[in-house]
Amino acid sequence: MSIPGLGDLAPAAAPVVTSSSAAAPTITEVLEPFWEYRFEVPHGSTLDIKLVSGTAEKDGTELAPNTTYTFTAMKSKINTWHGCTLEISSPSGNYDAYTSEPTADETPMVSYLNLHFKLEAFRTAAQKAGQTGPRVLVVGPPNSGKTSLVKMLTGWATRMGRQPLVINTDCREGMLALPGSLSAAVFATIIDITTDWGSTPSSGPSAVPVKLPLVYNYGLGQPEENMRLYKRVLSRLAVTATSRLAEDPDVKTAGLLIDTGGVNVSKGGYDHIAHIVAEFSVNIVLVIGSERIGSEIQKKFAGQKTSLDEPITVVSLDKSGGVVERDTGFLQQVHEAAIKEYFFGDSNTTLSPFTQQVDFSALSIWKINPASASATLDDDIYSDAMLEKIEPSLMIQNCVLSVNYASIHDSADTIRDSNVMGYVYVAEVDEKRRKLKILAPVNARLGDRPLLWGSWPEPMVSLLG
Ligand SMILES: Nc1ncnc2c1ncn2[C@@H]1O[C@H](COP(=O)(O)OP(=O)(O)OP(=O)(O)O)[C@@H](O)[C@H]1O
Repeated sequence: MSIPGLGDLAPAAAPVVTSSSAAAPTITEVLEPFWEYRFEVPHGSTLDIKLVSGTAEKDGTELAPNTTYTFTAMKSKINTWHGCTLEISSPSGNYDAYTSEPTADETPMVSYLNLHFKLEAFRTAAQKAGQTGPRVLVVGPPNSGKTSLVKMLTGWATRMGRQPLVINTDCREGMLALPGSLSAAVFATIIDITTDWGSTPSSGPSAVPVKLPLVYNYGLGQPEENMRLYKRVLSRLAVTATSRLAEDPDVKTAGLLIDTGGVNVSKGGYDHIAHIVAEFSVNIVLVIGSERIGSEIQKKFAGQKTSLDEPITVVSLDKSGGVVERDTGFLQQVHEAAIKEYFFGDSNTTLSPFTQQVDFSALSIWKINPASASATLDDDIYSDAMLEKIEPSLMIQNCVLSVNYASIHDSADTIRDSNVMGYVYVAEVDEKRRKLKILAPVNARLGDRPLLWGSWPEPMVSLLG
């Protein structure tokens, strides 16, 4: 292969099998500068990757040398700027099925890195002028690499000593929280690369500093299911994020990095993007992987200014050829694993959740409702029906409920606007005896706090089974 001006690139080095044991051979992959190594590990299997020489990173976070990272239920990549050697093994012996040849094809990493340096220049200028750093929103179609880009920009920023405030507005996925939530967290330290964003904060010790997110439970799988509620929750998140920017000069300089779910072009997707832009005073919109969405967004924001009177810049970026689709089954397994990990810990930490039997009457449970088909955004009745107090029933068995920072005596409005303290899991509902078996990460009284139940994440088969 030859690139004009760069001469011949070395052919891909054949993997060397160094067989540490018959069941788990270790394979050595040599990556040239700018190459990436893509892998897909299914649920229930593991893949061990160790950096033995050179430098490498996963989504912007550097791999420590000679440290074995174990990945499970993950589709991702390791990339290198200067070249590296990786040692890879899979205890299940399925190495070939999980990984592909390292490649330099269709990777827009250099343009992503240039973008990072541009953002750094804005941050330095903001620091000098005592102004707010860039507020960056990443949009694009589903599975275009939005979250990966936000992670990379976060990882690179923290490596330069910055403390960006990262916001997740994708209710299907959770960031440092369970799916169904919208959350925000300041990233000042590295991300645990064996997980998506790092573990959800629970009571266990952790080698990587735990980030404490601010979490709101939207409780539905799509913004369109109840756009008015979605916008309301988002506005609450924006108020808190904006005050965090105002309070902390380091966060203010680093600015915001905002992830979104895939734009649903047919269902008012642009409308909710415009809402995010307005609420967070976004001044840079990155559109990844779609010319059509790029030009629509260009048109939408042409000539518009933020609340700080800056122009809104729209930048189109290529999608990486490595981005893979995660089907519903895979995502459901990832969600279930996140929920299990929240209560029971991961392979490094074992947590012991508390089980308690409670009477139906001892709990205050509120159902997060999707919008009724006839409701319109201006409908007053619509607003009251967003949250509805319910009697426990078999419907909530095997579901996760959020415990919110509010009192059971508060109004539905106040409860809806409150943020999440933690989660509990309903292991059993006995309708005859009117009793519930509840699993909680700590031994706390649940009767004083409202519990919110939505349709997302979906009920699990059984956490205790
Ligand atoms: N270059 C790459 N090589 C291999 N896998 C990749 C690469 N880039 C991204 N991925 C993986 O592809 C999957 C989809 O990427 P990502 O989550 O970033 O997309 P998204 O646009 O945020 O998706 P969604 O629309 O679900 O929010 C993820 O599992 C991610 O780790």
